[in-house]
Amino acid sequence: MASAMLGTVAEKAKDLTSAQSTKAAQLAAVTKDVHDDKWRLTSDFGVKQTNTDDWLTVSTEDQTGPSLLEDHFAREKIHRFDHERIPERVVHARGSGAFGKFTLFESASDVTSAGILTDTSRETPVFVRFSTVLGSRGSADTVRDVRGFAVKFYTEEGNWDIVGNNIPVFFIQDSMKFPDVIHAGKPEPDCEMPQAQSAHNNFWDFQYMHPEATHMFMWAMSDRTIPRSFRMMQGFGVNTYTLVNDKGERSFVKFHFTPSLGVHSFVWDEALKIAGQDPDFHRKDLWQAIESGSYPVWKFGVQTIPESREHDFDFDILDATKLWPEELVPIRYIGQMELNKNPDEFFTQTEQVAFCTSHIVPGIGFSNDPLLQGRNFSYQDTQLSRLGINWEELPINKPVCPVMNFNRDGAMRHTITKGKVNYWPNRFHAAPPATAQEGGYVEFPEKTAGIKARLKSKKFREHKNQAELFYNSMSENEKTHMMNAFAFELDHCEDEVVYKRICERLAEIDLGLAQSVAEMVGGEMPTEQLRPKHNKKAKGLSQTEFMPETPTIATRMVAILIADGYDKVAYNGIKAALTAAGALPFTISPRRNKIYAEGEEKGGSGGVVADHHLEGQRSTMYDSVFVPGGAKSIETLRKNGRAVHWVREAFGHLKAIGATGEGVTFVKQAVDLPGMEFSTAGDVVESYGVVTASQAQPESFKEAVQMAKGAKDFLSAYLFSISQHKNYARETAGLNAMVAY
Ligand code: HEM
Repeated sequence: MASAMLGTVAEKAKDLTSAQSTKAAQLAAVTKDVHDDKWRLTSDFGVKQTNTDDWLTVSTEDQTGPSLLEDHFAREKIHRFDHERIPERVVHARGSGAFGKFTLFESASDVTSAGILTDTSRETPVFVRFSTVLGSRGSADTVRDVRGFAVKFYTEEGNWDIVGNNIPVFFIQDSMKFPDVIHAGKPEPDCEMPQAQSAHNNFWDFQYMHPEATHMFMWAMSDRTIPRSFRMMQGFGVNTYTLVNDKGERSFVKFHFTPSLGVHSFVWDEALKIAGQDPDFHRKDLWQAIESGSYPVWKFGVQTIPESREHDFDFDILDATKLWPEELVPIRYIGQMELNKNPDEFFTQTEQVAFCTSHIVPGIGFSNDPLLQGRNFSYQDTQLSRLGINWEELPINKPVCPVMNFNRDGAMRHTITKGKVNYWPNRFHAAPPATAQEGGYVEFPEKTAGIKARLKSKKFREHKNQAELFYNSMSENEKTHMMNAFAFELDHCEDEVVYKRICERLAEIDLGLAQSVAEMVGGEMPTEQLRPKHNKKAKGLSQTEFMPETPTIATRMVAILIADGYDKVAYNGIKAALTAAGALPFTISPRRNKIYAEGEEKGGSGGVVADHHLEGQRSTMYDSVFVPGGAKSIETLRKNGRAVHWVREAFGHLKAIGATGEGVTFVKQAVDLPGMEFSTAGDVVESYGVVTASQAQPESFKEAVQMAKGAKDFLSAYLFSISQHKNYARETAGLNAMVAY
């Protein structure tokens, strides 16, 4: 076991590039492997221990006497355990991290002098942490919430952190409101309920009382807040930063990460169920993808606006509740990020990693975005209570470039700095500041004037235009999901004032939406559009625009339902085809034991061992379900309500379903709805993402996989359906609403 694990570590190391190795070597210097045979248990002060099970007592064979305080080994063990916990993050407490690399394929030297954004020969190691916002460390992954997308770039000029989210805008314009928005979203103060949910009175009360949140709460009620995977989310820096080039010219900038696997979400029922069935779903998904070598990749892009055009827009470009529509400011993709190594230890890496928006490198600067300015204070500050003053010496946070200064001492200082002086200027000229030519950071000489006041520019006072822009840009299915999300959330608000007011606010955005929500949650029905609509749309807001460039089923999990007597040809054929296309097939049967194919003798040498039994896992854990034929297998499955439910639930969750041979009759029986069509003879029928072939032959599974829309052969049609992630036409036709799941 141990040597197998060490093998994996060695294999993983192979994938690291030389740039990543710099950080890896730094970490290796402080890493010990518990599986090394040389180890014997020792105390913290290094003395080998003979017993770590029994506290020293004054006892005889017949009488157990008192425990002795003198047992330092026992006291040390308990004492260390008592102090294992550190405060969890005040927000974004639940998260998962991974190592990777950033590469640049186009220099952005026209806008910045930053090495990481201009030197295309470089590879920069990164550590990324994805998170939910509201829940505590032990809460579920698939709750409805914004996801954090924090990237630490270990650049040659120091650490650069983009502490972003999977949504490009935020609830507030001014960081001073952050404690309020978070208090309102976190469990209510008297009862500490609900956990990791925005579906409660206080959250929605604040959303109404604070109109600048309108745009963000529209995003929060969209599919963005129930992502299928961290690997299938966009990342946004959200705040407006600046870039400065060699000529000293400044641009405003927003940062984007776009996943190569497309942007995909669960449907709400699925997310709700997984929160109970597998609270670690996203963590596991990321971990397993990296372990299996399917490294997630994001394109990295920038939107830039030259300083001279700062005031050319009808919104303030420093306002974090606004995005920069791509029609006005196109995204320029210049690099990519790949995650290719899981952490070795959760606590010392994923838990102790600490991001700061204030971590920038030469060529990158801040803007006067008032949310960013406050964040720049908050992150540094919060690390002190979470990790202590020397947190930047922790291996995961340590830059790969040299660090030298006269910041000294403090709890848990590790570095030993030799020398006679600890101040500057000093008579030895020891450790002088760097010049600009030596790479020293030089602040941009921004000209600024104004009056001291608690004030922002007047464009900050408009809050609804982009909320409507976002809603208008959704597909009809996405609009339906938003309506349902509001209806769910407001149903959990018992205070009538709260849900009535939100329906009123929605009537400022879209009367139809407001009315549909009001009809579901009760209260007065809004009768007029409370703000004139502009009816504009923008590109890049609907998730439907982010399908992978070529259809792919890589890393998709497919359940194959079989019982004794299954059709071996179809089973082996589909398994091979899925594996060849990079998907992960799993065999699900009534028992996790050997299952025998048609013609195989029970207890004989044949048979396959199922990965899970029907009660151990649910359809929610898979992207698709396939049912091969085999008369006896189907007869068994047909009598099993759970097996029928697997198909109905996958259908309800808009997943691709495939069936061949007798499997077709089983699927037909489960979801025989008006308008659904199934194969009856030698034909392949695709109907709302359900692909059936009654008379599948061995060659049905041998054809080259094209994954094409309207394909006539079984494999191409079925694999294409999986690649589409969800069949929204099924929802439009109202079919999923007709099955019980
Ligand atoms: C643009 C809006 C914001 C975004 C995109 C954002 C994003 C994030 C992310 C991704 C994390 C988790 C970092 C990690 O994985 O360790 C985080 C944590 C945190 N954020 Fe924000 N945040 C925003 C606004 C704010 C504001 C306005 C404040 C305070 C004024 C704030 C304070 C914090 C704090 C204190 C933490 C915990 C940090 C830690 O303990 O390591 N955030 N934020």
